Amino acid sequence: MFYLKMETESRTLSMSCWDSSDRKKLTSTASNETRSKQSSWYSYVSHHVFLDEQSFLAELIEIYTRLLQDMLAAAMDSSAATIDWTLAELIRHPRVTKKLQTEIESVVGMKRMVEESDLEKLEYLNMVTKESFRLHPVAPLLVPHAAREDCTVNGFHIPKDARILINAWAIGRGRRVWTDADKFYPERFVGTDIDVRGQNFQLIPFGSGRRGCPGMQLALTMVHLVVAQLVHCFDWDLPDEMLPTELDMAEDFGLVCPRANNLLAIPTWRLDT
Ligand code: HEM
Repeated sequence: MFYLKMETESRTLSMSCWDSSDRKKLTSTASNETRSKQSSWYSYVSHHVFLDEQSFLAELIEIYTRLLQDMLAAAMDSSAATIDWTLAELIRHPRVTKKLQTEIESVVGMKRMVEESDLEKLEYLNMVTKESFRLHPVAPLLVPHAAREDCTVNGFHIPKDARILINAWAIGRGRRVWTDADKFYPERFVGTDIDVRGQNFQLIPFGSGRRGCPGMQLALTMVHLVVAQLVHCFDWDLPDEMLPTELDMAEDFGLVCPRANNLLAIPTWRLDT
């Protein structure tokens, strides 16, 4: 077993490999003068025999690139698709948009844009995004998991190594759990403490438990802030006199579930400044 240590200082990035038993440094990609301000440890089980330092370093760089690619892919497409779906639902439901604009105006006014510090005061915004996550979880089957040992859940036997897909999309629309399940109705959350953070299994757009989404807090902040700013700064109209009810809501169903077709809408500035 090796450990990878990644260190950053301003724009210098270094990776080093340490032996797991005595944490002895085996090799490093950056010069010794790099003093680390931040560092993190990643365990890495290696089955490779590294013949020379160069091939070892090539392997390290590939792993690091894959880690960064995974983080970027997991972060950007999911948040963008959620914002896209939320805006589409708001355009389809002018009553909800008006109510949300009124809430934001009462907290922020019309002379400045919404800031991160305003978000905790925007309760209806929170309900709107929950409702959007319920109907449009961008990872409809979460990420495939596997059972490490035989177990029984709710009377169902799950054998060791079984591949498990959790259908968050179907759970969010389950008729036994949700009244008028297909309707976009944020008020359903009034007086409930149902949240998207993995504690309430009827709403799990970020998964739950140890392998739940580690970027959830960042994602929630981004989604709330961007949706609030889009709705506060602009009124949104559909092109060609299309009615809100005619807006196409087809899904591109796959491992992620974005809109099948681009959302086309016309913004009109509405702030005083
Ligand atoms: C609206 C935005 C997002 C949604 C809906 C979302 C949803 C999810 C879901 C459902 C999973 C799988 C959880 C499971 O299978 O139990 C996941 C995993 C993951 N997410 Fe997110 N995510 C979002 C944003 C982000 C952001 C902003 C980041 C990083 C900054 C991120 C990083 C990750 C990573 C690294 C994993 C894999 C975790 C693991 O395998 O242990 N996600 N996400």
